[in-house]
Amino acid sequence: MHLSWPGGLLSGTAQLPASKSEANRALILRALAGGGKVDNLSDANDTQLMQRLLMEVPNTNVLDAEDAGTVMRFLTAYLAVTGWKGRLTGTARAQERPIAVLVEALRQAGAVINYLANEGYPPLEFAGFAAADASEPTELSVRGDISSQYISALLMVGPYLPGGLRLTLTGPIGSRPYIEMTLALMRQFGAQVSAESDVLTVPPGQYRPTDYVVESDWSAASYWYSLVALASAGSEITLPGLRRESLQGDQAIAGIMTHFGVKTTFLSDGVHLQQQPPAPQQEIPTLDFTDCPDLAQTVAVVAAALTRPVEMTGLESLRIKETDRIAALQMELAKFGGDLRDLGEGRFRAESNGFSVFEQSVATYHDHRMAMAFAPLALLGPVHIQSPGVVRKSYPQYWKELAKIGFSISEAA
Ligand SMILES: O=C(O)C1=C[C@@H](OP(=O)(O)O)[C@@H](O)[C@H](O)C1
Ligand SMILES: C=C(OP(=O)(O)O)C(=O)O
Repeated sequence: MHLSWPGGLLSGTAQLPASKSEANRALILRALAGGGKVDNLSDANDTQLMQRLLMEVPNTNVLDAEDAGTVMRFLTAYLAVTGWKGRLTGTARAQERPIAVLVEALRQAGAVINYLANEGYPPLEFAGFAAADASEPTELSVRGDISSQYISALLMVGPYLPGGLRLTLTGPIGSRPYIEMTLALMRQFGAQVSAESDVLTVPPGQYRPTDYVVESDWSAASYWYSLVALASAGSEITLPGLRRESLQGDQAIAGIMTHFGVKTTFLSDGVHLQQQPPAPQQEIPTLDFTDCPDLAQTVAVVAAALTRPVEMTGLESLRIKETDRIAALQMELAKFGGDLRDLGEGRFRAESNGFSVFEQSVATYHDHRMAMAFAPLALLGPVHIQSPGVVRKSYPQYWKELAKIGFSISEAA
């Protein structure tokens, strides 16, 4: 896909998809509750897929979670405790994304789950659930440094485990706001979860059918922040559907983007972004992405493009997402004169020495966020985005929204 910008101020309103993280939790909780209405579901594949697979569960013994991490992990816990029998698989990449921590915990709780290919990775075979003594809570302990999705998955099925769940989180915890989001939704669906430092207790019980309205997606909003950061002074964008009181940790983008001159104003429904050229950079800030890993690509690209370097920490989980995002960023930034330099000990510096955009072709590695994070560079010069269809995972309307705001988009190679 060829993308270019005719010049001038960026201005207008852009529609965001709804959050797939909120939606996929609400869909699991609704399935367990046996009722309730989830409103504002997006047309993104991760959400549509979760909805479809949950409907198929009673009538099939083969499910394909494709490349959706939340679907693979949340469904694994759901299928285990509901005693489903069958196989859960995913794309080639999904079969490289680890799931052992979750499977091991579910086995301890009584689930019979086997690995069908490589030990520790999907595809999985589910062969029933052997309920243990329900007089005591199921005690599990999981590490929190690989994926928070394991923890969210276990918490959501907690009320349905024999005696409920007492879950101890060990070691450093990544993506913590996603765990908080899980707890908040569980409470809305009637669970009495308690948290005492890193021990989470979920009493046995049933969720109650609840109506839930999904907020727009802050991770998707981050690409509009990039666009405003890279646009000429005075540019502005309105994004309806975002709330100040958000459950999404990726709201952190509002603070991060002040480094790049984007001012956020909260409206009664949504946000207004304005470009205000920042003062010259005095020192290199360090930004920690432990809580918001999905923002890392957005920020690395903007920092390199504006030659306003940032040091980035908390990127460990990027290597096991839709692709190895560190390697992918390094390869693609290099095409423009940028880098994500490995400084050792978990520190990286997003930087450039003369960033230039002219007809480079960006590879996207089956990763929606590679496509969405690099596309805003079209404000600086024409670019090609390879396999633009990858955005269907979380933001299928992205290209249409860019066209609406004035980008020229053609399918030409
Ligand atoms: O729980 C969730 O909805 C998510 C958690 C995060 O994953 P990790 O916990 O694996 O970092 C995030 O990257 C993913 O896009 C969505
Ligand atoms: C990591 C992501 O997704 P998931 O883990 O749900 O596949 C993402 O959307 O950036």
